[in-house]
Amino acid sequence: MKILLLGKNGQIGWELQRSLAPLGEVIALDRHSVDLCGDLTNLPGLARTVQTVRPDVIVNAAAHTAVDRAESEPELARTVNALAPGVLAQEASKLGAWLVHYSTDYVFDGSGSRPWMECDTPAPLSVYGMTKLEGEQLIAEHCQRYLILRTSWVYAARGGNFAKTMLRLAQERERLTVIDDQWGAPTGAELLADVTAHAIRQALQRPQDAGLYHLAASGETTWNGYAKHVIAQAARAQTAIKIVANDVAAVPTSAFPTPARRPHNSRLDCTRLQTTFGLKLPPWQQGVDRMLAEIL
Ligand SMILES: NC(=O)C1=CN([C@@H]2O[C@H](COP(=O)(O)OP(=O)(O)OC[C@H]3O[C@@H](n4cnc5c(N)ncnc54)[C@H](OP(=O)(O)O)[C@@H]3O)[C@@H](O)[C@H]2O)C=CC1
Ligand SMILES: Cc1cn([C@H]2C[C@H](O)[C@@H](COP(=O)(O)OP(=O)(O)O[C@H]3O[C@@H](C)C(=O)[C@@H](O)[C@H]3O)O2)c(=O)[nH]c1=O
Ligand SMILES: [Mg+2]
Repeated sequence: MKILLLGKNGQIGWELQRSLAPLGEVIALDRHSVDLCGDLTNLPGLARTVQTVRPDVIVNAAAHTAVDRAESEPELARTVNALAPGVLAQEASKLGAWLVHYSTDYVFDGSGSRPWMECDTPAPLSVYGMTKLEGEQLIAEHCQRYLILRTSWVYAARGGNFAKTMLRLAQERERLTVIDDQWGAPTGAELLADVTAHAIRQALQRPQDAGLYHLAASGETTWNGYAKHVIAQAARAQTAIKIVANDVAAVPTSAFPTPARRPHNSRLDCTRLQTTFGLKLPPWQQGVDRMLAEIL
């Protein structure tokens, strides 16, 4: 089996290089790849890559993930997050290949407090969320054999993420201010990559399992609760930081203005994925602690 992986150096892409390896030959590209185009802004180049490689499965881990910056570069965000996945879907369909893609909790408006289900209506608040939603829609329109995995608050030992930002700020400042009214679940790239490999194996045997799935670690917290957890673990590991968990002040979203609006409720109901693929998603703290043990 041949797998084409795009975005190989992102948080999830890096872990996919490991988790997909036992499934077959993995052709892993990033935007700088030379022999084959892996640049999602080059739509004809991307189509040619798929036509040349003729993969059985395409896994797209590339995206424009700079949520605030996307507000000021909506066209670039739309090309990478929506039009490129649309092209991948068209090319996958011509080959009868599978397309695996990631989406986000930011497709929802964050109203209420009930975990979002796949059948709930998205209503993004940001350019990032809007372009990710359009990507989902173009995939569903252009191919049948797809897995779209909507996840939240991704972190990894390798790459940039909120936990690492908190550790850096804790070395520089005496006090952190982190909002406590946006709820969700931090989800590890390792877990996402492992579940992806499992889901691909099953879906190849059971095409009826194609579709949209929510995939996040279990439990819930706020960005503030997440930050406190990271700081407490860092203190326990005797990392040189200037603060303790109690120095992470809780503020409402209104006290931390950002260019992009973010949902208050990012909880994802992952029942459908767990039932369909026979999986049990671990508590969010488990993967965070593992990542911290690796980097601290
Ligand atoms: N991070 C998160 O919190 C969440 C992420 N997701 C989704 O998961 C997926 C993977 O995210 P994650 O691994 O965290 O993201 P990262 O930001 O770690 O990785 C994204 C990768 O995409 C690459 N990329 C950006 N633009 C292009 C382009 N034009 N051509 C080729 N590659 C490009 C980046 O390359 P470079 O480094 O060169 O810019 C980077 O390697 C995305 O679909 C994202 O929307 C969903 C929910 C939460
Ligand atoms: C750095 C910082 C952030 N915050 C807030 C801002 C924001 O609401 C929240 C998270 O900030 P970040 O910018 O790190 O996170 P953000 O880039 O919004 O993270 C999102 O990325 C995209 C790609 C996704 O798909 C989402 O699931 C989500 O993970 O924390 C504070 O309150 N204090 C701080 O010091
Ligand atoms: Mg960010």
